[in-house]
This record gives sequence, C-alpha cells and structure tokens, in this order.
Amino acid sequence: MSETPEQFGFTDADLATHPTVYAEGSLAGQVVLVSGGAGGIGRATAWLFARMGAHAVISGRSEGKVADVVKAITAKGLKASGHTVDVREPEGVAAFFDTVWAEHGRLDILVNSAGGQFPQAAIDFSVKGWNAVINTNLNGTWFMMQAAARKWRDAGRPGSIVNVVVVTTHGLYGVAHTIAARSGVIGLSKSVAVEWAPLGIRVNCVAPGAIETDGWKVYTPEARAAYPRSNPMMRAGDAWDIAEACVYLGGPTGKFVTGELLTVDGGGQLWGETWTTGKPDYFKT
Ligand SMILES: CCC/C=C/C(=O)SCCNC(=O)CCNC(=O)[C@H](O)C(C)(C)COP(=O)([O-])OP(=O)([O-])OC[C@H]1O[C@@H](n2cnc3c(N)ncnc32)[C@H](O)[C@@H]1OP(=O)([O-])[O-]
Ligand SMILES: NC(=O)C1=CN([C@@H]2O[C@H](COP(=O)(O)OP(=O)(O)OC[C@H]3O[C@@H](n4cnc5c(N)ncnc54)[C@H](OP(=O)(O)O)[C@@H]3O)[C@@H](O)[C@H]2O)C=CC1
Repeated sequence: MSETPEQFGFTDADLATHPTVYAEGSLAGQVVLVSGGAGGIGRATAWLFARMGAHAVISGRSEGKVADVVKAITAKGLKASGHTVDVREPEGVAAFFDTVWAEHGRLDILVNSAGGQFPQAAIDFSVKGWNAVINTNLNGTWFMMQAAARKWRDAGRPGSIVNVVVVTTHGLYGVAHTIAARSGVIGLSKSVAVEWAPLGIRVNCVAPGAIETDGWKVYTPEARAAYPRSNPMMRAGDAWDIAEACVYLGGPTGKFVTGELLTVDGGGQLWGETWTTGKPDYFKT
C-alpha cells in the first residue's frame, strides 16, 4: 500500500447490496441514530439498519457528507435523514435529540460511531491535541449517551446504545490519547449498563481492529501497510463486520446482552502489533 486512494472501503453502491444474514425489513418502524454516520463504519451501519427497515438518522459534522449518504439511502427507497451535529457540544446534542423525538416520536437504538484520533508519540501530544481527542471520543460519546437516556427515561420507553470504541487490551502505539478516551467509554458503558437497566436501556461496545475506511487517511502508507499483519488472520476487516456487530448488540438479537464489549479484530487482541506511527527501530530486531 504505497499511495492514498480516493476512498478506502465500501462505496454506497456496495453497501446497498452487500450480503447480510439479517432479514430485510425486520426492523420496520424502528428509528436508529448513527453518529459519524457518514464515515466508513457509521455509513455501513446506517445502510444495514435502513435495509432492515429502520429509519436511519445520520449525524456528522460535515453537512455535505451527511447529505450524500442520506441521498444514496433514500434513492433506494429506504428511510434516512441527516443532521449536522458536533458531538463535543452538549447543548447541540440535546437539541438534536429534541429534534429526533419531535420528528419521529421515538428512538430505538443509538450507535455512537463519531470519533477518531491522529497518530503521534504520546510524549509529543500538545494540550490542544489531547483535548481534541478526549473531547471527541470520551466527552462527545458521553453527551450522546446521556441525552439518549434522558429521552428514553422521560418517555418511559426502552432503548439501546452501542459505542464503537478501539481495542484497548494492550494499548495501541501512537494513539495513547484515544486509548485513554476509549477505556473511559468502556468503563462508563459498564457502569451505566447497570444504572440504566431499570430504565430498560442496554449499553454495549464494539471494539474494531483494523477496518479499512477513510479514517485510515490520517495514517502514513507505511503504517497502513502493516495493519493487515496486525492479527492472526493477516488481513484487515471491513466496515460491514462492524455494522453487523452493531446490529447484533443494538437490535433485538442482543436483548439479553448489556455492559458487554464485543471485539471484532480478527484475533488481534491475542496476537499482533499495531504501530500507528510506524514500528520504531528499537523493536524491529
Ligand atoms: C488500526 C488503526 C487504528 C485506528 C484507526 C481509526 O480509528 S481510523 C478512523 C477514525 N477516523 C479518524 O481518526 C479521522 C481523523 N482524525 C481527526 O479528524 C482528528 O484527529 C480528531 C478526531 C481529533 C478531530 O479533531 P478536530 O476536529 O478538533 O481536529 P483539528 O484538525 O482541528 O485538530 C485539533 C488539534 O489536534 C491536534 N492534531 C490534529 N491532527 C494532528 C496531527 N496529525 N498531528 C499532531 N497533532 C494533531 C492539533 O493540536 C490540532 O490543533 P492545531 O494544532 O491544528 O491548532
Ligand atoms: N477504521 C478503523 O480501523 C477503526 C475505527 N475505529 C473507530 O470507529 C469509529 C468510526 O471510524 P471510521 O468510520 O473508520 O472513521 P471515519 O473517519 O470514516 O468516520 C468517523 C466519523 O466521525 C465523525 N466525527 C468525528 N468527529 C466528530 C465530532 N466531533 N462530531 C460529530 N461527528 C464527528 C466524522 O464526521 P465528519 O467528518 O463529518 O466530522 C466521520 O464521518 C471511530 O470512533 C474510530 O476511531 C476503531 C478502531 C479501528
């Protein structure tokens, strides 16, 4: 992998027809919110839920990216709508949930896929860079979770949250800020899975390994070239692997599962190394 292609992973045309074991139409009438829904994993997840008959509410910061996905999904006769929301702004997030409930009168599932980081040696992190990653991945995810839960509590309705995180079991070199944030999300999810069980709210996490998406553009070709060798299957996963995991946990298939972390990484947590900044000479011999 020597160059950066125009797009990593699936196109909307791929996602419209990619095979799935889930039944088309089986979530008819449900409303699913996918943050980061115009990104690689979020887009696949929004497509899968829409193909299952749900209305996919897609959010992201880029109005154009969100509009393109909504257009592609609705062009296939499926249900989707889009909103521009920065997950780091709690007032905006709360207003977003007001809008979703005003438009649909319900929300069934929230998938938090908005997130990301940049590769840098931890010793060089600036305060602004650290805060950007913590605010996006820990605080932003929390604002979305709390806003969703408050609506479900107030409406007396059940709900389900899936947080897309990162495999944290042995760190991830070059992205220590995100490991800090995602470890926080995993712990938080377990805590509120118990606190919110009486409200009928389930909370789970999916930890993807190396999944080929546009998010990879932030890494060097050398770092990316090593990702397929970061697990015993010796290949990268795809966004559909994560979408199907999100549906399993978020939807009725996961109805007796809460506080769980599902790792979808080709066994990478057991064998393999991921150096997002390239492997230092010290570890090469
Ligand atoms: C297997 C691989 C593992 C995982 C893969 C994935 O998850 S892929 C899928 C996930 N997708 C992604 O990861 C998508 C790509 N990631 C992002 O979009 C961002 O990293 C973000 C998520 C923090 C957004 O934060 P934002 O909107 O606030 O962005 P901003 O641009 O305004 O930056 C704010 C500050 O952060 C700092 N800083 C930023 N970049 C660098 C850098 N390269 N170098 C050093 N520092 C950097 C800098 O201090 C900057 O301020 P400045 O100095 O410019 O005044
Ligand atoms: N791909 C991979 O290998 C892995 C991915 N993950 C995680 O999975 C999640 C999805 O990743 P992936 O789809 O690959 O990455 P992408 O970069 O393709 O998608 C991430 C999306 O998050 C949105 N986003 C980022 N910051 C904000 C914000 N502050 N407010 C609202 N939306 C925001 C972006 O939207 P916009 O551009 O409009 O701001 C973008 O569309 C991320 O948390 C990622 O870190 C974890 C492990 C591995």
